[in-house]
Amino acid sequence: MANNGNVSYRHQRAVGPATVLAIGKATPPTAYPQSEYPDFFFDVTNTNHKTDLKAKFARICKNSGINKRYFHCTEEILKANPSMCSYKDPSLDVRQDIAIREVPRLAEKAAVEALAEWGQPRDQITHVVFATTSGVNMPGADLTLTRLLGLNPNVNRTMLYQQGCFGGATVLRVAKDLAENNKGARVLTVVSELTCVTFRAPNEEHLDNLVGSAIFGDGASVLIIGSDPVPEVEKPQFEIHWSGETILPESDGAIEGRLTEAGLIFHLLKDVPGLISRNTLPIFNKAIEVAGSPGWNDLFWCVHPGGRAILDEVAKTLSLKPEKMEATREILYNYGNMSGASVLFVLDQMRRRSAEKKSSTTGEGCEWGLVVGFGPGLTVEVSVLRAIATGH
Ligand SMILES: CC(=O)CC(=O)SCCNC(=O)CCNC(=O)[C@H](O)C(C)(C)COP(=O)(O)OP(=O)(O)OC[C@H]1O[C@@H](n2cnc3c(N)ncnc32)[C@H](O)[C@@H]1OP(=O)(O)O
Repeated sequence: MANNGNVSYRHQRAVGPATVLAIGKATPPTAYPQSEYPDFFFDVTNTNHKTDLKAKFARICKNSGINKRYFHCTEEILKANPSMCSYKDPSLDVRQDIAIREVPRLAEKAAVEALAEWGQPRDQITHVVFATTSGVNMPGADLTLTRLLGLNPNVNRTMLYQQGCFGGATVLRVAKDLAENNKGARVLTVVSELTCVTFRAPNEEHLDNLVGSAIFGDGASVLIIGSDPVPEVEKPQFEIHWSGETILPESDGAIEGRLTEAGLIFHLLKDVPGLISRNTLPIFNKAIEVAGSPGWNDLFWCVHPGGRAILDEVAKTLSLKPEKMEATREILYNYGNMSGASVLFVLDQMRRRSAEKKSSTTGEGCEWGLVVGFGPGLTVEVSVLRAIATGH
C-alpha cells in the first residue's frame, strides 16, 4: 500500500526544474523625468514654501541613479483627491479605490505580453500566484486578474499581500514549488505595484518618506513558469534551481510599512544599505552551493533596485565588476524602485541584454545567476537561476 502511494505521488510531480517560459511587463502610460519631479511633487502637494526640504529632495533625486519613473496618479488624479496630497489626512478609502481597480489592470497589461510570448492557449494556465503591496481586498487582485484574462475559473490561486519589495523573489519561490510538484503546471506569476498607497506630502519629521518619494515608481511584471517545457513549442529562458529567504540579524524596524487611515506609511532606517551589504553573505553562500559555489563575478546578478546606495554597497562588499550590476542599474535608471515588480524587470533586462550582445547564455554568458529581493524584516530572498544556452 505504502509503495503504491509513493508511486502515485511521483507521477504527480514534474521531472525537471521549474523554468521561466515568458516574461511580460507594464507601466502606466505617463513617465515623469526625475529632473522635473521635485517641482511637480512640491507643486501638487502645495509645499513650495518648504524651500530647504525641496532643495534636499532635489539633491536626493539627483543622486538617485534614476532618470524617470511612471505613475498612475497623474496631476489630474491627485488634484481630484486632495487628501492624498496632504501628509497624513485620512485617505485610505480613496487610495484603496484606485488600487483595487488599477493593480489588476496593470497586471493584465503585463500578462497579455507574457501570454503572447508564451504562445499557448490561456486555459493551459493552471495556477496564479499574485503579490502586491498596493491595497488589499477580498476577493483579491488574483481573482480580478483571472476574470480580466478569462482564465479557467478552476485555476488554483495564491494571493500574497504586503510582502513589500521582496515579493518579486517570493513569487519565484512559490511558483517554483508549484511547477515542480504539479506535473504540467503552468503558473502565471504576477507582481503589480502602484504608489497610490504611499504618495503623500513631504514632511521635515519624516525624512525616510522623503527618500521613498524620490525613488518609488509604478510597474507590473508577469512570468509564466513551468517545468518540462514542451520541446519546439515552449522556449525556456532560465531554470530555477534553488530558492530561499532569511531574516537579517539586528534589522528589526529597518524597513517597515503600516497600513493606516492615511494610507501605507513607510519607515526606512538610514542604515538599510549597510545592513543589507553586511549581512547577506551567509544566504548568498548557501544559495550558490547548488551551482558548485562559483566566484561572485562568475555569476549574473539580478538585484532588487531598492536604492542606488544599496547597489553600491552590495557591489563593493562582493567586489563585483561594474558590468555585473548594469542590468539592475538600467532598471533603476528607467523605472525607479517598483517594489516587488522591479527584480523581475531586471530578469527581463538580463535576457534582453544577452540577446542584444549575442551572449552565449541568457545570463550574459554566465551559466548561473542570482535573483535577490529584499524588503521588510529585513528579509532577503534569493533564487539561483541557470541561464539557457543561446547557440551564439
Ligand atoms: C519597500 C520595500 O519593501 C523594499 C525597499 O526597496 S525599501 C527602499 C530601500 N531603499 C533605501 O532604503 C534607500 C537607500 N538609500 C539610497 O539609495 C540613497 O541614500 C539615496 C539614493 C536615496 C540618496 O543618496 P545620496 O543623495 O547620494 O546620499 P545620502 O547621504 O545617502 O542621502 C541624502 C540625504 O538623505 C538622508 N537620508 C537617506 N536615507 C535616509 C533615511 N532612510 N532616513 C532619513 N534620511 C535619510 C541622508 O541623511 C542625507 O541627508 P543630508 O543631505 O541632510 O545629509
